[in-house]
Amino acid sequence: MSSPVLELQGLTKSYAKLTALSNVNLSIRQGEIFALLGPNGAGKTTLIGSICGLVKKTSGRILLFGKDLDQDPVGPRYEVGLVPQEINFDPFFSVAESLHIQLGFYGRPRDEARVDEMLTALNLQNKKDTVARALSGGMRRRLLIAKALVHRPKLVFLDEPTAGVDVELRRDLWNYVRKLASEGTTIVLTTHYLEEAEELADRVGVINEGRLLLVEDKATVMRRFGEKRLVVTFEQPQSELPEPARRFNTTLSEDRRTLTYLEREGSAPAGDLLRVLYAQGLPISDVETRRSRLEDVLIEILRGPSSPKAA
Ligand SMILES: Nc1ncnc2c1ncn2[C@@H]1O[C@H](COP(=O)(O)OP(=O)(O)OP(=O)(O)O)[C@@H](O)[C@H]1O
Repeated sequence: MSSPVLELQGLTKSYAKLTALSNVNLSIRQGEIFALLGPNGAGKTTLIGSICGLVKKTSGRILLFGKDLDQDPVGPRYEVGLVPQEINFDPFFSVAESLHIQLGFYGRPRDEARVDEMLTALNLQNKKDTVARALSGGMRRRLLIAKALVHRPKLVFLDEPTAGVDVELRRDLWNYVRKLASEGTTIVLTTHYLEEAEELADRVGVINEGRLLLVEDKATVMRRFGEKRLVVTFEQPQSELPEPARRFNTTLSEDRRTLTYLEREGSAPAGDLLRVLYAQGLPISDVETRRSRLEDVLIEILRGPSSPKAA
């Protein structure tokens, strides 16, 4: 297996009155899309800032492409792109010029073809010569994303990349992120739109109060913490469930017409219960199922003292 693109060992950041990051250990693989999730103030931006050189860590090690940033703080960071939360560019340059300047920052020559490619990818072609200050909020965000990617970074941090953007850009960006990852670029994403993480992420990390609570494949998290809820409505109230149905851990509503079953990891599939009910000839008028979203799962992880420790 190739060495990780990014490795954090005991990363800690303390401010006078608060520890923003506490002993964070994390390994990011090449080509994955990793979503870092957590409530406001959890430490996500601090974590990204420490890696990108915007925040000075208190202790711990950061290895970027196998190189310790304490030994070489500059070289490895040339291969990193950051889409920050806040819009921060020179308002007087045109869109295209901003991208050329960005290339220069990273020691790359002017590259019309690459700039055009980025403008097309982010749907900014017709704003090429517009000065940044004359762009709308959503277009500024597109420019911010183009700037972070124009130098072909191997590792990209997207800190709330779609905050305040329209649905169309969100979809465009998701597609673009998927394409980058399939070409081998590694993506670390923070987002409050859990739908975004659910769509994109291969793995998720959950951080709260500076501590990494969990790091796991998204599919595993959903399986372990997620649940399927089956709600069956009967035509008439049921005085008692038939014996085979009682083997399932169900709840019958007060009016005895609605039966709810939670299918979790290790419990019988909801379909088994349905088969039993049908076989018993119970008069069913409605069946509804609902699967947990990442949002439900995150709430449960943040709530539970029984949350598993970080990987
Ligand atoms: N310069 C600073 N001085 C003191 N405390 C700070 C400083 N910068 C950040 N913090 C604190 O560190 C904690 C982590 O902040 P951080 O911005 O990393 O959170 P976040 O997870 O990115 O939150 P959000 O989702 O709101 O962006 C917060 O409690 C914040 O108030």
